[in-house]
Amino acid sequence: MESPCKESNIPLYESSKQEPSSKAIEVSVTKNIAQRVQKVESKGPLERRCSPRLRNIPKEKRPCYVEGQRMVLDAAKLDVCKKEVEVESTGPRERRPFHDADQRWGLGATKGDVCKKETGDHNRKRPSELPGDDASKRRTYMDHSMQEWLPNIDRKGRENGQSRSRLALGSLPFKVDDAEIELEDNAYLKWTDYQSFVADAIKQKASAAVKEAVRTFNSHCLNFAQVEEKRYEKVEVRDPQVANCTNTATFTISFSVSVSPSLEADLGLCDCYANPMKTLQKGNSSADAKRSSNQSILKEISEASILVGHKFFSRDDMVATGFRGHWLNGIDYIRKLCGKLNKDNKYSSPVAVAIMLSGQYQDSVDCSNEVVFTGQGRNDLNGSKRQIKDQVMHCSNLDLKNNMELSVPVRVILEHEYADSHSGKVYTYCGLYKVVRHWSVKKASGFSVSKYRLKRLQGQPKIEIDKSVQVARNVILPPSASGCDCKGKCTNPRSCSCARLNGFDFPYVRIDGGRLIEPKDVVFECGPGCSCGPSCINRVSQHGLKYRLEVYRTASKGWAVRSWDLIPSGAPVCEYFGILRRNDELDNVSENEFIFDIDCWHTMNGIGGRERRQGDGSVSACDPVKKADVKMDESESEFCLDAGSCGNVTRFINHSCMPNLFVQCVLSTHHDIRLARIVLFAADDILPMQELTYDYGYVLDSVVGPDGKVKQSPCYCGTDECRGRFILIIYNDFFGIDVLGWLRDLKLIILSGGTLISCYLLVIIKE
Ligand SMILES: C[S@@+](CC[C@H](N)C(=O)[O-])C[C@H]1O[C@@H](n2cnc3c(N)ncnc32)[C@H](O)[C@@H]1O
Repeated sequence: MESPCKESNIPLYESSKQEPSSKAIEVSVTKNIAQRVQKVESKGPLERRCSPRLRNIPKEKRPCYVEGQRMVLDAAKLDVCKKEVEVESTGPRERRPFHDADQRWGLGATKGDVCKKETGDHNRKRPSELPGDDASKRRTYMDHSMQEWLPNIDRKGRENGQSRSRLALGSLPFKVDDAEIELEDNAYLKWTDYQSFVADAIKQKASAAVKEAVRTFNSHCLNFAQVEEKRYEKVEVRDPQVANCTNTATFTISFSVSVSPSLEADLGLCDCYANPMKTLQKGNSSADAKRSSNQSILKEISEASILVGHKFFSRDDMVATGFRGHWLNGIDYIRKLCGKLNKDNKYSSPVAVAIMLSGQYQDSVDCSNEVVFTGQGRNDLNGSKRQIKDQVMHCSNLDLKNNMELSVPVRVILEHEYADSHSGKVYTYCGLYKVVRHWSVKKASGFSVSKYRLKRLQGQPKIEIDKSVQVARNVILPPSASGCDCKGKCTNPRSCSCARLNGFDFPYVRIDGGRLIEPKDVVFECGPGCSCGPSCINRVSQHGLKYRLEVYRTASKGWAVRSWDLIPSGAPVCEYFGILRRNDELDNVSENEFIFDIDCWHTMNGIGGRERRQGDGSVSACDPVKKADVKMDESESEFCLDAGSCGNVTRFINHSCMPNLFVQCVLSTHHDIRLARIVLFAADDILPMQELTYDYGYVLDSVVGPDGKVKQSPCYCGTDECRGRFILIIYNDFFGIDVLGWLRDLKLIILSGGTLISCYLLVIIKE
């Protein structure tokens, strides 16, 4: 039978009854796009993708990040430029080597450009041409280019025995055409070449603009994709043929499983639980043929027990090892070893040995202490897999009920989608569970199914499926939020209560396994309180690592992270894991670079210097977000994730002033924003092997070291937009400097005409 999932069968038009003419398709698509454009336009220009927490940092404290802000900065610079400065000169200008050629080009181009642009004075005289200028004493202007200004500072610095290692400066290219600029190692560069450097810098600026445009484009694309997906969903509802094709998204689950010797043998249970190979040897009718064909494989692993947490990469593997008796059934049973004893003291009623949670029936989706399982049978295995008759209490369903009556535990295996496995799935052995309750329920289809609640036996190794935020003892997690009551997966944003919280829309589109359309203050995902299943689009960030991430060593920043796969913009990359702690617990901790403040509440409410962000649908829909007993003027976040002693790959991701990831707060299990999950999403399409970075986004002057002084860390992100330091940038100090007072710490972030230099200069000027 031809698969209904062929792309050609997925109509791009509204009506599913008749094949529309190509004209009709065109009109419909055009109309939709036109509407969407209107919608996008009415929102105003799309901002560059960046974390809301960053966008909320006031402009003057977040310099050079977007164009508008640069203007603010430039205006402030102008003030400095206009000030007349007296500089004492003690001798003829010398050729001085630059410490770093790039750095110097940056100085010259930017400072010069800024001053010229702002003052409009392009014919300013050079110091050498100023009246009264001589070798020993002359006047100069702060609004001269940096080449003219900094050498004087340099000289002062040397006279005062200051280290100038970062501020070694070149000669002054006053005679523009024939001047040479001395580089390190006695190399010289012509002034004309210098100008070409400036031109390069301008090109770099242009490339940044292109990047910006691509980001905006991507954002628009995702908006369009959302429209198309909605149209597709509409068609799906009407057309059962197409209904089978919907769940094409593949999610990767990454497991961090703690495997330790199985406790099963100690549990005093039937042989079949202690060693699956024994199950195999004793035999179970339906699987015998399959097993005998796998004898050779089985021999090799003959005495091996399957440990809790073991992963199989196909159903066949489980049958081959005798761990399961049948590759298709959801329930495995056994007659010979266990079960009800009849009057001849022989086992008559079988019991279940293993069950598989596949998510097909909205079963539980993780190896938690309590799981819900749906019985098997009476569904359309050749087609939609939908229920076509009532399930009945016989065969395997009865066996599992027997387990409850006889207090015999059952193995639980969890099936997840996993792109890298040849079967596209991975099967994790969660351990032994006892059946505690059984009931029957009518499904939306009108047919009833058997349900079982199972509890995990104590004393078995813990299994963590990349949900490894550990909680400090003094932190109490809020109760689970009641979720939506959509069946299977959420499709209608009007009826789904979780979509409502996101501004009456789903924040994700389905393409590439789920991509976030745009950053939001907070994303409300479906969680354990929802009745939708794992394939729901509104659970995108809950599927663990999907891309192959590598931790590698860099020259200047220590460890860093990159991906081996292309990551499309808007895709979830990783979640920040660590120990969830109270912030005040860490007050006395001096050196821990791996703490992530959960400051979503502050971002949303403009607390602690952050500006309240406008125009985010999620904010207005945040009524259920509670922050009980917390004063609004509180400037510190209450909780943080401490990855100092325990964390995942995210702890190795470095800061960049022009990052390719952004931070997104996500709420799924509860609605307490103070304890939101921190998920990093791709801001751009990220090529394989590119370093992954996000903006640490510290509010300026907010990080104080153990010595009580404001912490300063030079940034080596090396991007065009580098702000010099990733912890803080004290622009106010710079602008407020009393230059004529001549005794100051002058802190400069040096900008080039496109290349921002990854360092900051501390210049001490003494009268
Ligand atoms: C969360 S850790 C990141 C992983 C770190 N590179 C490592 O080797 O463990 C943060 C620390 O990395 C370094 N770092 C991160 N981004 C940096 C940047 N742009 N420039 C310089 N150092 C950076 C700083 O030492 C910072 O305190």
